[in-house]
Amino acid sequence: MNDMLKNREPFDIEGHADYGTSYARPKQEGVDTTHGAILYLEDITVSFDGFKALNKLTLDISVGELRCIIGPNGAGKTTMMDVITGKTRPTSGTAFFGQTMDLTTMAEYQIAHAGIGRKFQRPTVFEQHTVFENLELAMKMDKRVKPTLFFKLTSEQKGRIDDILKLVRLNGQEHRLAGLLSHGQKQWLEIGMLLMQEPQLLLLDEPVAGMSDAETARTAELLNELRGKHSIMVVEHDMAFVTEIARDGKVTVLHEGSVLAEGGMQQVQADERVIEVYLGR
Ligand SMILES: Nc1ncnc2c1ncn2[C@@H]1O[C@H](COP(=O)(O)OP(=O)(O)OP(=O)(O)O)[C@@H](O)[C@H]1O
Repeated sequence: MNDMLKNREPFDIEGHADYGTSYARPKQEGVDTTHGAILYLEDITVSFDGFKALNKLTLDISVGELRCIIGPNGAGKTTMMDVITGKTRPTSGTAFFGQTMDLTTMAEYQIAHAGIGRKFQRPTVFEQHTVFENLELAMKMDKRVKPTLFFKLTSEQKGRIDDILKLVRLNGQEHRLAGLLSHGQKQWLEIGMLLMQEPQLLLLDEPVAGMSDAETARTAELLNELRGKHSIMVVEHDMAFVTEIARDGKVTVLHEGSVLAEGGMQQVQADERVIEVYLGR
């Protein structure tokens, strides 16, 4: 991917112009998941000047599922997340959040508000604020919490922050400036900020890129703790990590904008077509 495309990610910490995209403003009610799925993509095509970044992509995610998406560079993984979050409009196809929300007709902020939280590859935390303040700010961005000039946390809200601090392995670090955290810790903080807003669907783009082995292992633990409590889609290149978090769940392999294979990790790893395109044999 060229640099211009890589720069699609928002990482302007001071400006935070991309709030609506990187942080969900969820609403617990409203997502109709009566048929068990939280996300349906059907025949999604995205053409860029005739080039199909997505080509009739069909995929669905069940409520509470942790789905890993793998695929070689340029397979369409980022474009797929862009379609889900309203950043890119598909040329054709349907994308539904639950039974009733047509994502192709919703603005990015509406999708975020409806409960789809996205974490981009680079951490976008408020570096000049403490870890605790970052989580507090994330809570204030939640539309359900009425923002006032004299906003004061209730003990319940403090308790929620404490729970998230423990979950993302940052308890004891709450008074540190976020800018002083390691890369891995910043990633965890950002996941914590998303969780503060209780998204219905969490999209994580290469969460362990640039992490140390120890940080990667802890991130796998963290995602395994989130399993079942949230619906999560993880795009990742690190196969050891994917094996660790996929467990008995499904892994989807994208190639040239379509699903090439789907199934358990062992099954897709043994698939000749996957070996050919993904491992470059
Ligand atoms: N805005 C755009 N204009 C033109 N082509 C694009 C645009 N965005 C993506 N593409 C192309 O679409 C294809 C899919 O890109 P995408 O970034 O979705 O792949 P990816 O699977 O996320 O790759 P990587 O693993 O390298 O991040 C690539 O060939 C890319 O160059």
